[in-house]
Amino acid sequence: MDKSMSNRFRYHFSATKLVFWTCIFLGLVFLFFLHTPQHHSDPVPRRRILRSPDWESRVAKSSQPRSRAGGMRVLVTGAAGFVGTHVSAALRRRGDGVVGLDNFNSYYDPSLKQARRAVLERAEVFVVEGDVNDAGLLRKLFELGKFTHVMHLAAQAGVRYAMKNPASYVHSNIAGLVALFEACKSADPQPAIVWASSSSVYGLNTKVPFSEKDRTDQPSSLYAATKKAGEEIAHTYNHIYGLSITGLRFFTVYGPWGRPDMAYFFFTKDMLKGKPIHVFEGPNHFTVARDFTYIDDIVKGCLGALDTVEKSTGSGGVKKGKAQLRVYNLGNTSPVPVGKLVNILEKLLKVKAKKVVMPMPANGDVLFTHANISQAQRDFGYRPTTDLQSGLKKFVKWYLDYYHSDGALKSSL
Ligand SMILES: O=C(O)[C@H]1O[C@H](OP(=O)(O)OP(=O)(O)OC[C@H]2O[C@@H](n3ccc(=O)[nH]c3=O)[C@H](O)[C@@H]2O)[C@H](O)[C@@H](O)[C@H]1O
Repeated sequence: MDKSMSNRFRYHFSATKLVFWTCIFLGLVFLFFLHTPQHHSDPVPRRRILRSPDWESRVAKSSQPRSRAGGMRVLVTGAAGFVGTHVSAALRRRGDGVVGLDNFNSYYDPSLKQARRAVLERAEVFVVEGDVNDAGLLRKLFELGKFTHVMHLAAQAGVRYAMKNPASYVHSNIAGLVALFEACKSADPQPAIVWASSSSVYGLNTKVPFSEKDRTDQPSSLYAATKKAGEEIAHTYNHIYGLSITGLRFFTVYGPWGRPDMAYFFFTKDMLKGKPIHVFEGPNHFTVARDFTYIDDIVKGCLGALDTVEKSTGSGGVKKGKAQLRVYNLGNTSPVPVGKLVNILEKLLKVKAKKVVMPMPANGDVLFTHANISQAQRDFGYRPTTDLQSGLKKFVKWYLDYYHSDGALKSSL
């Protein structure tokens, strides 16, 4: 064999070898991906998000307070949610700059969230579609909005659903909270944060009424545990970065534009359809009760908390001094048995409920809640004024208008 032939042979042989090993390698990569478990249980199914080309200028505009003198610039997360919509509109009404953020997930009917968004559009609040876990988006929002305050209401709510989709609670209430605090600590200026904790943190506590000083280390649902974890995480970010953080423990908030997963809402729906409703009772026929709190009272509490925050002390991600850390109950101080809630609905809807009384399933529910609100009263004059009868009357009026006619309430709060 002459030299050139032997070279050609060697070249041909190594090229074959290269092709062979490349095929083996690609085959292994293919097999690896084939056998890697897919995360079918994505806690928040991803949707393609299309933002309008002018979204950045709309953020800048919406974040401007109406009067130049002293208005806040507030980012409201969960703005298309029940409490988020009411709080955003109230802030805008009084002249603050407000930008909303919401991922419009399908935990409950997204069309209700879109309808709330339409109400906010008319109130000149721009709501950006996006997730609090999107660090890049948060960074951009802080750059554009220069927020002085954050009202963090985005969360996975609902006590019982935590048994069906536990990962969604970790995604929103823990990872989402951390992502938000991370963005806030790096923002310049660092905003002050008010966020939604929950009455459920009292868990199996039996000392009533529930005071902020009572133990909160016995959560009875994963939902409660993630809210309690949030309170501890708040402590950490306050301690390390000087973020001013206020947690609000909401007590079973209800009212117009409410959440369809809550009992007062689906009882109304089922009663009107003539369907049975299940009313839980505790062991030995113990009456289950809730400190139902009307949305307008909660909004006043949220604004009171925002108005009394102190500034965060850090900058550039570095703490410059001790910062404010607070937690408050926002309840009604007047628990009502669930059976009484049904009686009120019967009168307002003029239908007899097909009530099925049954033992409370082991689903994370607690037997009763009752708020001591003296701290919120002392620090920002929180004083709820709506009893369950009056609040449900307003809810039923809205419900009938929204679902059973094309009335004007579809477009207003
Ligand atoms: O304060 C909170 O932190 C929480 O409040 C709310 O939770 P809850 O107080 O449990 O409200 P909700 O589900 O309306 O049940 C009301 C009552 O009806 C009873 N209930 C419920 C369902 C049913 O079929 N039958 C029944 O009797 C049930 O046993 C209960 O006694 C929020 O959903 C939650 O996100 C969180 O914010």
